[in-house]
Amino acid sequence: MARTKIAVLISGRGSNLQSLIDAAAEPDFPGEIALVISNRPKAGGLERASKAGISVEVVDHKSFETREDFEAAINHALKTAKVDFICLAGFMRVLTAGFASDWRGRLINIHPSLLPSFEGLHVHERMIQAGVKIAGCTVHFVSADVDSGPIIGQAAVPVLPGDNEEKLAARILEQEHKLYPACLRLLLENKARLLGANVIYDDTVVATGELINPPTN
Ligand SMILES: Nc1nc2c(c(=O)[nH]1)N[C@@H](CN(C=O)c1ccc(C(=O)N[C@@H](CCC(=O)O)C(=O)O)cc1)CN2
Ligand SMILES: NCC(=O)N[C@@H]1O[C@H](COP(=O)([O-])[O-])[C@@H](O)[C@H]1O
Repeated sequence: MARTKIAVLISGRGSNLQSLIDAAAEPDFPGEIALVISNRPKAGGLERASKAGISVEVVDHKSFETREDFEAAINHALKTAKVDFICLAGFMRVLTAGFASDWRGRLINIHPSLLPSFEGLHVHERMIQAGVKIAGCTVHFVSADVDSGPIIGQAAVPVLPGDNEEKLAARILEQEHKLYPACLRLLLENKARLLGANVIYDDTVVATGELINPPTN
């Protein structure tokens, strides 16, 4: 069966990209990473993709007058690579409602908090300042409103005494690297899917408890 062609959009070092690359290398993974796009020419994740033999494109948002023109260039690269599904992985540009609508149900993101808490940026710093005791990460569908799309999976992480934002970010990142591939696999295997504003799951998923902190293999 043909594997789903996936594009991963990045802006930085690409550790979540690397976890997706590693997952897609598993023989039974239902998708292949066909393209990595970065809006920043010096993103470290571009090197990770190249080392894995994955096509890369830089679509620098600063080269475009409008978000729509920027996204048209992204869509051109996606169409050329015959991409069916998009994973945002540290991609730091807000996408327009039009793009989110065009890719509805095929566009997901990972965020380093338990949404809907701590939407937006500077998340780790804000969680430390707020004194939260449980943090975590969320994989969600991307909608027009940032960090507000239907939630696919989450993983909880303790905030420990003496934590600073770097220590907390590292602990959450460990779970991100497990959660993102697990959620992507559920979607590509059609064990989880978007239905209206909700994510519904196969009975097998509910039975095995994959919904909460999906398998950490
Ligand atoms: N329409 C949507 N776009 C994006 C979503 C989303 O859910 N809906 N998720 C974000 C990822 N993200 C947080 O998880 C996020 C990334 C960037 C920003 C932001 O304010 N970006 C600024 C520029 C910042 C920079 O270049 O350093 C901007 O775009 O003007 C907010 C949230 C990805 N997009
Ligand atoms: N609002 C989006 C956001 O904050 N995303 C976060 O950026 C980091 C990217 O790291 P990576 O480049 O090593 O994957 C990750 O922690 C991801 O959750």
